[in-house]
Amino acid sequence: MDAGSSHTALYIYEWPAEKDNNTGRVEQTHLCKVKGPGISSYASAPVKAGESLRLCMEEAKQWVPGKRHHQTPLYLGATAGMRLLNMANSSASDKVFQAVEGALQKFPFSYQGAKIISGQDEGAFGWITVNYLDERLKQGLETRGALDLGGASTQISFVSDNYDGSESPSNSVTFRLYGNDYNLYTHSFLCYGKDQSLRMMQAHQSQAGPATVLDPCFHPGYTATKNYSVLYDSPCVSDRKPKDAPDTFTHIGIGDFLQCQAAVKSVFNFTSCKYSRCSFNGVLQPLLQGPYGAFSAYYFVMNFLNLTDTSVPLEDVKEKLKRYCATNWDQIMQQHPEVKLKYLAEYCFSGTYILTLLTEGYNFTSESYSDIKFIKKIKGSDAGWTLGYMLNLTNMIPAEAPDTPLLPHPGYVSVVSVIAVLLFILFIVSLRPLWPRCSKQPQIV
Ligand SMILES: O=c1[nH]cnc2c1ncn2[C@@H]1O[C@H](COP(=O)(O)OP(=O)(O)O)[C@@H](O)[C@H]1O
Repeated sequence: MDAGSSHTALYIYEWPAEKDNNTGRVEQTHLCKVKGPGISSYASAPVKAGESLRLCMEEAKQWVPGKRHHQTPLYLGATAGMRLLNMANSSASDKVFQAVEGALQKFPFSYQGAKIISGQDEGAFGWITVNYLDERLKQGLETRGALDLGGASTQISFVSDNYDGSESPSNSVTFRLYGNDYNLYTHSFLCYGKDQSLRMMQAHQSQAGPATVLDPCFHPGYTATKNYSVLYDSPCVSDRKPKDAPDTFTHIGIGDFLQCQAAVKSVFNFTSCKYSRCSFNGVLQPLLQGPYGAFSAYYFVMNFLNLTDTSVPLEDVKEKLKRYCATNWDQIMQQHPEVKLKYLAEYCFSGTYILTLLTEGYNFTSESYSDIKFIKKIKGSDAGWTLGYMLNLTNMIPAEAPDTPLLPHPGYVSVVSVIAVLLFILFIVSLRPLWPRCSKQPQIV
């Protein structure tokens, strides 16, 4: 179960894995999203959060055959949303865990405990998931980097010939999987998920505490009254709360992509780097290498904006986004009556943030942008850290390559058949002296 900042989701993987005989892969059989704002809302709305969690677990009971309930392990992994709650108010986060554990233990599964996973693990497990589902690990092929964008944090993980872990060892994770050694570079940027980065940008725009904030990342015609205390209620921005601000401010959209890009850039710090090269905030990043899969909010946002095709030149992508941001808010609402208003209002910001993070933050260029593939699922399973986490906890990926027969089974069958035919011919030939003589002699002309 993934308990991030904005969503809590229950993933069910087949266990004990009756794996596909051909691929040996573990499949995700079901995903249940807990309705509402995720388990961190246990702190503010325990009854509502408890009820939606219970409904999701009831669904899990239906999916897992009854005779397997007791042997099915259940893990709860929490990510950046809970990391932030823990930083802001550790007793609130302890209470959330107690309440969730109490609720989960009422179910017949084998509950294995709850944990806030580290940003490094979140990045590494996302990378394992992508490469496991692609079967790149088993076959020892070139791996694919993983780009994950959540609500509260974002992760970048890849293998690079330029990185052996000696420079900034805290970014290194090593694995031995299927007989191959991997030295993975990974970094998780807390506060750089799309919700927290929006707060950081708005905090930058409103640091003087004005009553009106003109925002280039929201559509022209958009207007809303917002609360300063809500905006600054996160460790990502709390130290910047303006002293003499009124309670509320009027948030007004002006829909200007170029200004929005400049405002988004203000959340990154490019001033110092003590390593050979950095992404931002003084964090080492080796040279980008190989193909990348970008998932979670990368996909939600780029898919909505119809911008998942990375063979389209980056300049054209920006031009499209520029036009989208400049579109009037009334028109946007009319065109998308089915989309949640909060998401709809933020797509201009989110798209601009994604392009800025990729190009200015991680240094993707017009050429290497096409190495990125925006993905939601791989072969039916969600791209994300949960599958990698489960595979790790249940020791499902062997360190060594399994002992493979010299020939796969069908190969044996054909070799055995050929030998049998040869033996049979040899046997017939050895009986030659006993063959009846031919009555008709060949005629020599
Ligand atoms: O359909 C969508 N459109 C736009 N954003 C979405 C959609 N579904 C989820 N999100 C947002 O994407 C981000 C990542 O979602 P995820 O479910 O991975 O949350 P988490 O990493 O915060 O737990 C969150 O900010 C969430 O609000």
